[in-house]
Amino acid sequence: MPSVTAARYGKDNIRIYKVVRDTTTTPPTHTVYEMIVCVLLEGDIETSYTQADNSVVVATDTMKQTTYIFAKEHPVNPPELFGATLAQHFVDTYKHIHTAHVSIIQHRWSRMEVNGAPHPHSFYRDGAEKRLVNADAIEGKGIEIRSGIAELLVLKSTGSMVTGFVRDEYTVLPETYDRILSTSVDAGWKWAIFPALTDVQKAVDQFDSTHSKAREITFRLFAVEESPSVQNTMYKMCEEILAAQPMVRDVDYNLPNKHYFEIDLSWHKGLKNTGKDAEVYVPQSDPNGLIKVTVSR
Ligand SMILES: O=c1[nH]c(=O)c2[nH]c(=O)[nH]c2[nH]1
Repeated sequence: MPSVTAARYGKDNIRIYKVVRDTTTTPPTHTVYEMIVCVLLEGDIETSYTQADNSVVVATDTMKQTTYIFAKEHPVNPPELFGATLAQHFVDTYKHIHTAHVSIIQHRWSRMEVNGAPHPHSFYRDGAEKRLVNADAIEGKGIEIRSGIAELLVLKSTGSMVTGFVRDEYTVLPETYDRILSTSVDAGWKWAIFPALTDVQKAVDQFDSTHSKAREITFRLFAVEESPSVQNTMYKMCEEILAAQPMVRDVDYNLPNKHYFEIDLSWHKGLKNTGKDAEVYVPQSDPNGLIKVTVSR
């Protein structure tokens, strides 16, 4: 007799925009947030699959409406607090729901500088970079939060090498002492479990500052390190984030190595374009290296 061994369901791609108006300034200063929310619930819901028993189904439309109402009635920033508040609501409200997973992708609307001053209500999309949050409310355990950064595209035109790797009859890559290093940063930091929503509320000041710090560490080590490998540079980033935020237990990075190949142009009038003369390169869309790590305290 087959049985349901894992099930969760909910609403994905709930798009929300919220404006916060500070009317103490003239004109009022607006701050805007845009995010995509996913809500997935787990619990005693097997019979909805096996017996068409919808009495255990909280409609996915209800999850969406709840998300809108919570966005109206609560701050949406930091997303860690919003996600935890929403996730805890589902576990508290529906007795048969034991875990709620809320994930949030926050887009960047950065304030425009106009005539040398920050504009009160005009913004620009500052790159593809996203701020991520996964908040899981787990009955009897607490709230687990992973915060992160995704799609932060970076490149350095020198200060990176790769040497000393295994050489055998399958190896063609030369020892490389100066190369282009480019990656799309996908990084995350898991917080020590919060026993209750009140503990997330107490930590509210930590979330934005840790996000900024993780970004600053990523930029600084990427730029300043004479990188001997993606592996070593990402490990140092993890170490620094763990040192900077005692409430973080694990840090992970997932870095594609986006290759830029030299091209030999000597066939054209002996043009020198390799080694120290390389100026024109060919960006590779695929394949790419893919280097992952999780570093725990
Ligand atoms: O930083 C790197 N790590 C690798 O594991 C690797 N492998 C490779 O071909 N180039 C690189 N670069």
